[in-house]
Amino acid sequence: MRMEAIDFKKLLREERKRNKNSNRQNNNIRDQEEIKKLQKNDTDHVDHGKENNVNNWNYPNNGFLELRELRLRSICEDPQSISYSSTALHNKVEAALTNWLQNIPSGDDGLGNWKTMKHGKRRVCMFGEEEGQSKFQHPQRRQDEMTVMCMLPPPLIEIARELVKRDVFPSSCPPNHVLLNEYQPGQGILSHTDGPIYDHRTATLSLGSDIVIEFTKRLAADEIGTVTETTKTVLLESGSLLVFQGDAYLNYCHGIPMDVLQDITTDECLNAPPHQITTRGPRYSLTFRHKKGNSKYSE
Ligand SMILES: O=C(O)CCC(=O)C(=O)O
Ligand SMILES: [Fe+2]
Repeated sequence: MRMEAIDFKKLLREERKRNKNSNRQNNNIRDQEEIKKLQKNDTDHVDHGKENNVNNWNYPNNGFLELRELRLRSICEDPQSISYSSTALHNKVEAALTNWLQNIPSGDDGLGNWKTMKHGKRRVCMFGEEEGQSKFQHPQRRQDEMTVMCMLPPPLIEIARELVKRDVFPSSCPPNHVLLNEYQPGQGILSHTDGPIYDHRTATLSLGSDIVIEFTKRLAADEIGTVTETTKTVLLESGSLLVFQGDAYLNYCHGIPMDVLQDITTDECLNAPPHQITTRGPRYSLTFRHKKGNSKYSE
């Protein structure tokens, strides 16, 4: 029988090749594990960032924020109780607030994070939603995470206090809920009422671009089709405060037209002459309300 000669060199080469492949495979596995670890750390990092971003209010005076002298003036007889101040925010407060708003992280529930609305595409973020608490009472949720979601964060609590100090809200019903809206040019909000879950008073600060808001009288069922809706408009300037309550809150809808890149004031405008043209840019609104049943400042 003829024995085949063993090619040791070939065996050695194959052995080396196998080792190399196996090393490569092990390295690949290690790489994957490392990446996973990094991703986990990254996610942790982002999560911490979420909390830090919202609480990150680098404002002098220990964060204390002051509104300007309000000079809120009533701008309408019918509906009564729409008041407006064009200069509620100091420029430096407006800049610091804009920076704070821009650093709020995106999220999917809008509770302490920016959620994109399906229809209007604008982004919204809420603070002071106590329903959110049940979600954060989950044992795995940390106390500080609950805190971020359930209390008003630093700049908003300062504004809420200022609004009470300036008699915009009574101290018995201070603002304990804030809805933030972020609009890109062309985005708006459908005509709506703010509803019965809040006290009948709304205070909205505007930042960024000017925009026109419309107030339209709500019609009774038998008036629909027979009575023309009355619309009044208000030019919301950057740094302004709009307050409406009572009749304007209960009996009028308010909204900002969508798909509009330029607002032109008309005779119906309560605080600016007609034919004033404003080109829309990015805008933020901060709407303060007292949600019935919420604790005072949610403190
Ligand atoms: O952006 C605005 O000025 C209005 C916001 C508003 O009506 C709301 O959030 O309910
Ligand atoms: Fe509203």
